[in-house]
Amino acid sequence: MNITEKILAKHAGLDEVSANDTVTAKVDIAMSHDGTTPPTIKVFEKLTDKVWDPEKIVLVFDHNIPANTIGSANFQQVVREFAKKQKINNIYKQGEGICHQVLPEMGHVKPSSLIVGADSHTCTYGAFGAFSTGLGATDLALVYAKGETWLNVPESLKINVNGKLPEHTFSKDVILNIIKTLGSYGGTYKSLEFHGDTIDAMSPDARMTITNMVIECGAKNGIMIPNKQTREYLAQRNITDYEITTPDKDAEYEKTYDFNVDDLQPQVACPHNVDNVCDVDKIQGTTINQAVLGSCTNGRYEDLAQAAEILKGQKVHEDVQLLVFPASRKIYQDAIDTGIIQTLLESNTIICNPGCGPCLGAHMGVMDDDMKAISTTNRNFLGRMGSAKSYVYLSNPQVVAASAITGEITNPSEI
Ligand SMILES: CC(C)[C@H](C(=O)O)[C@@H](O)C(=O)O
Ligand code: SF4
Repeated sequence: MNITEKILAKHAGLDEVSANDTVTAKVDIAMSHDGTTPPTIKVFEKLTDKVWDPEKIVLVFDHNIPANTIGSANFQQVVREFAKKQKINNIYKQGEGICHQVLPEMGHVKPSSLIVGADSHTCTYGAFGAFSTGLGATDLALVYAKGETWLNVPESLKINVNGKLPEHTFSKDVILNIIKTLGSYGGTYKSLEFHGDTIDAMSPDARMTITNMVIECGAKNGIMIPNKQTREYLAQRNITDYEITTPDKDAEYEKTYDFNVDDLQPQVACPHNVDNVCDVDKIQGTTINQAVLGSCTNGRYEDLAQAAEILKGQKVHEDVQLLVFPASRKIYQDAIDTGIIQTLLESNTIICNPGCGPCLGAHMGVMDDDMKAISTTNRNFLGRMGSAKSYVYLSNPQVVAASAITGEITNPSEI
């Protein structure tokens, strides 16, 4: 069995499973946020009046925090009342950050565990060797009631990534290049199992950027064997009691892909699809008027540090607004402590509170017709950040920082 098959077999109480089997699996952690908890509650209340285990449910306010409409304020009230009634103590409702950052940061993510969440980027926790995937609110309601869910065991693709990333090129470029190769639908309902020395050398921050985006080629989950840095991250959160799942020598994969990153250039996903990817030099010179640094993809400490390296002593172009929203309060605090926030402020950056911010076009940076953004987020779909006549280009934190300075898409090596 490969890693995903082993974890699913264990949670289904079976000795062995193979791709395309349907199993009922026990869930270790279930998550929903301010946008998806209210519809989950609606279905849940038709089923039962008591959650299966309040300690295993995590609720996060991140999509519209602070509330931007009366409707989202109402949603948050509904979630607060539900948490009180169900005695759910793991509720992060005061701007702690984006769910996919808060869960690992607060110690809810363990290797080899099974995590589901009513958000498509729940796949992020695969960076820690967990099987994690997004569910719709209806399926999640059943998990809240019973603590289990059904899953088809996905086919697995083995993704080997080897080589040393050149300067100004990061894990975001690795995953954009993988999505370019597989295509937006190329991973549909598959498990992406990552191996190789590039992945082994990556920090948890960098690894999370990769597993976060596997859904952008349709994958069910992405998974990595926890490396030394990841195990240290877990130990800092007192997580030491876990198993590490590795694949059998004769594990089955539908296909194997080999990537070498020695010559990889910063990548840009052009409107309006995440697989519409080219080297930054090909699109260099495109005028932008918004730059976004943040999200569950690239709003982590390392991302802010990489951007600050480029922005130090520079000013954001007068026709651009650079919006920075750290992925969590802890990251925000760390970036204050090390002077990164000061550097960003001196460059005329707008620092927003931790949360999803403009990533999905709900608030704090909604775009009008013809506006163009370069962003570290994960989706550039038509209308994603506002008007259906606006444009979103996705890239790494240094391309975003460099472009914010020049007002056009720029290779950071030119700053
Ligand atoms: C609002 C939520 C359901 C959605 C998701 O599931 O991904 C959002 O987080 C997104 O990034 O589009
Ligand atoms: S930061 Fe963006 S992609 Fe991530 S959960 Fe929030 S809205 Fe979704």
